[in-house]
Amino acid sequence: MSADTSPKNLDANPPVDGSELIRFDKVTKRFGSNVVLDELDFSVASGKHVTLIGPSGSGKTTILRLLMTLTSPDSGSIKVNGDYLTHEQRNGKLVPAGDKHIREVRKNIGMVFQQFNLFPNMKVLRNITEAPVTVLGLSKDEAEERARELLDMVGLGDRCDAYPTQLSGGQQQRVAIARALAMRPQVLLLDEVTSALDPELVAGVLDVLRDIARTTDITMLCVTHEMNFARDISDRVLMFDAGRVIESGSPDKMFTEPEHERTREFLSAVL
Ligand SMILES: Nc1ncnc2c1ncn2[C@@H]1O[C@H](COP(=O)(O)OP(=O)(O)OP(=O)(O)O)[C@@H](O)[C@H]1O
Repeated sequence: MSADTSPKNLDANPPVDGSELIRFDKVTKRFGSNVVLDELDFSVASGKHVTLIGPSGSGKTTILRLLMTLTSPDSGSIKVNGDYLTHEQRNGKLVPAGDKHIREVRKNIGMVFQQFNLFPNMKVLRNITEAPVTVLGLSKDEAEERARELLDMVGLGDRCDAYPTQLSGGQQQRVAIARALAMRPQVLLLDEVTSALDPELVAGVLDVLRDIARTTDITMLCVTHEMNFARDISDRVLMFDAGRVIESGSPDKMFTEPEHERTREFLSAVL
């Protein structure tokens, strides 16, 4: 990763308290001349459920991809659970993070994508146990026990031996949720997880996520066009426009009395 932030500026925006799990400090991301994130600052406290809303192309998915290190910032810094994702300490100095450091920090993060991304040649159970065995070093038995519990939780306890293509899109997405949770991440990133589903399959997936939000202490950062879902699960909603957070607040405030004109325009178009 090659973030060119000057290390001396990295602590210009110190944590407010020890419970912060994600912190973006002046993160800028460009694609050519397109400035997608413009010195973006925001943070997510541990255990909270935060939803990102905003017009198409405003950079919501880019934020999740930065956290997964699928892309890197041009400048600024990202911290996860107090550790820089973008930088590491070497010989007393902050330098751009190497692969080993990135892998360690990323163990805290699970992501569910729009397109499920299951391994097509592996049965459902193996899809879920693969990373806990190879990355976390769990024994096969431990990983399978945990995978079966998670499959029960997402309502697919009887489909361990199916291949992904034998499942509906909604079922595949529920396996993908179980797979992300199997790594015991502290934060779950959800990127428009129902966008690729037939309408009749959306409710089942959202119900599973509502249960997870209600019954676990996992932190969630969610991009969704499902505003009712956002209203149900979110502690805080962030409205993005032109690469920055232009307004944030509780779902009640954001959906019933937004202050910013752009938020009002956006919500009147989608609600
Ligand atoms: N790999 C890339 N190369 C070039 N441009 C990109 C790339 N990825 C994203 N972009 C551009 O960055 C901008 C933000 O994209 P992003 O997917 O983050 O937006 P979004 O808010 O998630 O949009 P949507 O709600 O439509 O999914 C868009 O203009 C997009 O075209």
